Amino acid sequence: MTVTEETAPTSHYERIGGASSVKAAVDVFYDKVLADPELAGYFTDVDMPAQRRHMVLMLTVVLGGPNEYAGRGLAEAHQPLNIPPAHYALVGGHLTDTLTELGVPGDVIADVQAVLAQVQDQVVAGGTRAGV
Ligand code: HEM
Repeated sequence: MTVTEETAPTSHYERIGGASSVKAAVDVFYDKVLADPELAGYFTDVDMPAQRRHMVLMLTVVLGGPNEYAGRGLAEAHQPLNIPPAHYALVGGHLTDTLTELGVPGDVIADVQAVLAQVQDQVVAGGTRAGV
């Protein structure tokens, strides 16, 4: 172990229980997304096991865990999908609901929400914040 690892503050990722907790959260999250009639259509032709893996790696980075994400950038993956702000808000709501249900501390959820706000322009069509 390096000095940095010994002295660094505990990350959100560690606090919520590491890889197995993030994986459990992503499973619950995509179950909610796929059960939402407004959103399910986006994922009809998507390889969901791969999608869940990518989201686990990305959420790990957001929570301050190890960065092993090697997928496409958010804009590259989402701009072709023409996602309106309302659908972005629905997805964000499902993620927040998931973390709340799993007992994730409020300050961690607040930081995740801050990241959601920061990356919205990359995901939503045309990068507009209109309607939010
Ligand atoms: C902050 C919010 C979001 C994050 C962090 C996120 C994350 C990701 C990641 C990591 C991928 C995989 C990229 C790859 O395969 O290289 C992906 C793909 C995808 N996302 Fe999102 N996403 C978000 C919001 C949304 C929203 C709002 C929708 C739809 C309403 C959506 C629909 C999709 C779809 C359909 C794919 C698969 C695209 C394809 O395979 O061509 N995502 N997302």
